Amino acid sequence: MDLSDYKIIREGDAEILMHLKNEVFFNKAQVNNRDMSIAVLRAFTLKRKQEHEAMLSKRTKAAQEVPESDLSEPVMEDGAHKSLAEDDKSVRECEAQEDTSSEEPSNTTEELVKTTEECEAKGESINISEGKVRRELKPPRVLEALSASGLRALRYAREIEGIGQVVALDNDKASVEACRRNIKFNGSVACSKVESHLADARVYMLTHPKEFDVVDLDPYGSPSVFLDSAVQSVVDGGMLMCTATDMAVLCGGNGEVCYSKYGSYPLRGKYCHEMALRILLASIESHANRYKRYIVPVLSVQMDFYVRVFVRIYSSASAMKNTPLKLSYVYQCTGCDSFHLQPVGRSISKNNSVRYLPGYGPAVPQECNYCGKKFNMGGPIWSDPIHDQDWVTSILAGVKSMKHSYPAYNRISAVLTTISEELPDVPLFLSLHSLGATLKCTSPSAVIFRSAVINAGYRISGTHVNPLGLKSDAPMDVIWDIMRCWVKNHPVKAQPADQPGSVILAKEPVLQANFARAVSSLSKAQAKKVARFLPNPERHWGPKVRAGRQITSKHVSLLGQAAVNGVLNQEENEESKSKRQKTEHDITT
Ligand SMILES: C[S@@+](CC[C@H](N)C(=O)[O-])C[C@H]1O[C@@H](n2cnc3c(N)ncnc32)[C@H](O)[C@@H]1O
Ligand SMILES: [Zn+2]
Repeated sequence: MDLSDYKIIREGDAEILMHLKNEVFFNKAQVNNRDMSIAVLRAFTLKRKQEHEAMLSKRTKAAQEVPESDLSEPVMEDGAHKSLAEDDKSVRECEAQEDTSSEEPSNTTEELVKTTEECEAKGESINISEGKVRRELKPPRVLEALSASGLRALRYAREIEGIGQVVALDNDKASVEACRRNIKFNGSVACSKVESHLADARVYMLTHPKEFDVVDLDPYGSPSVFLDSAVQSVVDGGMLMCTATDMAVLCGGNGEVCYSKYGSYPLRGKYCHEMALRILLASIESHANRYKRYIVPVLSVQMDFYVRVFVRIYSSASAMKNTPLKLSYVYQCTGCDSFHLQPVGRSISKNNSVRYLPGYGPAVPQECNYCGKKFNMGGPIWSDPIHDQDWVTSILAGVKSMKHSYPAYNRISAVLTTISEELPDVPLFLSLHSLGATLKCTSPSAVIFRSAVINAGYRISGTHVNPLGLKSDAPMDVIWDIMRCWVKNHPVKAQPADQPGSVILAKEPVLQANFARAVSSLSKAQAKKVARFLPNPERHWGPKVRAGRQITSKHVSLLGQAAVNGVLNQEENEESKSKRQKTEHDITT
């Protein structure tokens, strides 16, 4: 190996050797993605420990209160997600044997061997001393299913305290060779924790069911072909982290392609990036449901040129029945962009029993109440919260406390700050620009508009996916009345009577909007002038093509012109040296 053929790339605590011919995928811009994932993983390892300790103390209490024979059933409050592997029979057997209130060393050798094997299979080791059994949580095992150079796996191993084994897969020989070289290059911690395999990630995940505490999917383009096996490879209470860079597909550029990959129709609204997150979540949930599993989103981020979701996965045939309640179709008016959600399902509770029924519909008439135009119907999307705000708070606090260990600190702390202020229970958002464009008026400033919504008794917040987006629980009736009142003070030029804006303005407002500045019209971060949105650090901060491949018109149509501009421009410089060959290739990151 001739070191002069390589360049050393450092990110966080890891260094990789990049061959000058760049045969293996590496994209510097994904540092935000890797930093965010490290922040979530740090929070996950802490949370996992806390949950385990809480479970042990609950079990100990229960053991003191009830006879040992009753311990074979889990003690669980209704509706609570069972913590790691808590509902697993073999673990309950371990726990029953762990009875700390019993002074009798009751385990036979044969029983202990069986218990050890069962607990180990669930990520727990048991410590046997003086005949007593004490379960200990094993460090979390991570699967980086699509690892390329191994940079991400190496960073996880080197930077996350308490992390266990990290398995890095790739189906490309050159990538696996590079990964193995990089493991050695990163020293003893990396060598003891990271292992690299040449494998098709789908086969590997299918043959390792419920084995990994964390599964990370970071594919070229769409993760759709990996989802079915990934949801099966995560332990109960474990986490799936998943990137999708096929934004043109998820945002409605090719609705039918999105439907074939994810099972949902996208809409081309201003909220399309949030819709992309919600389509991805709905798709993961659908794959999980096939195996009596369901997801709980922890954090869902749209950054740079991709979306990335962090969800926990649990097994429960009964909790899974709630899935249709967490999904909705979206009706978006073709004239005025008003949108309405229609849940896929509903439930009714009677005498301690719950019945599940189809959602009531249609949620909208044939023609829009405001402008008279027809609706497009998109979805189904995930319409439950896309983040857990307690997690977001602790991830952000963790990031701030280790500022210097995140190369992308400014960016990820800004994104997390904005997410921490999002209304958690309001799917999608309005755009002031699009309201103004419909009415052909100058838009009110965000502060004035936010004040009018707050003064009308509703909540409003920003969104991390769009600096001009506003989330509100105010119905569209109220939103249009506020805009009608605004136009009374800021008149517009006469427009043809059949234009959506003219139809909306022809009606008198029912609500008299109050534009007086409301105290909470600025978010806390805005008031404190904390950065919420940052520009890209350099030009060409975008997706990259598959290692060794060239950009084609197919990439442009799937990723969008803007998304591939950086790569095209770079290539065009090289083109002056040698004519670029045009070949058809797969869609890439
Ligand atoms: C975008 S790159 C991964 C980048 C990496 N996670 C990082 O942070 O730098 C995607 C990788 O997935 C690999 N890949 C594609 N299909 C695969 C499959 N079916 N099984 C395993 N690896 C696969 C490719 O060879 C490529 O190296
Ligand atoms: Zn309309």
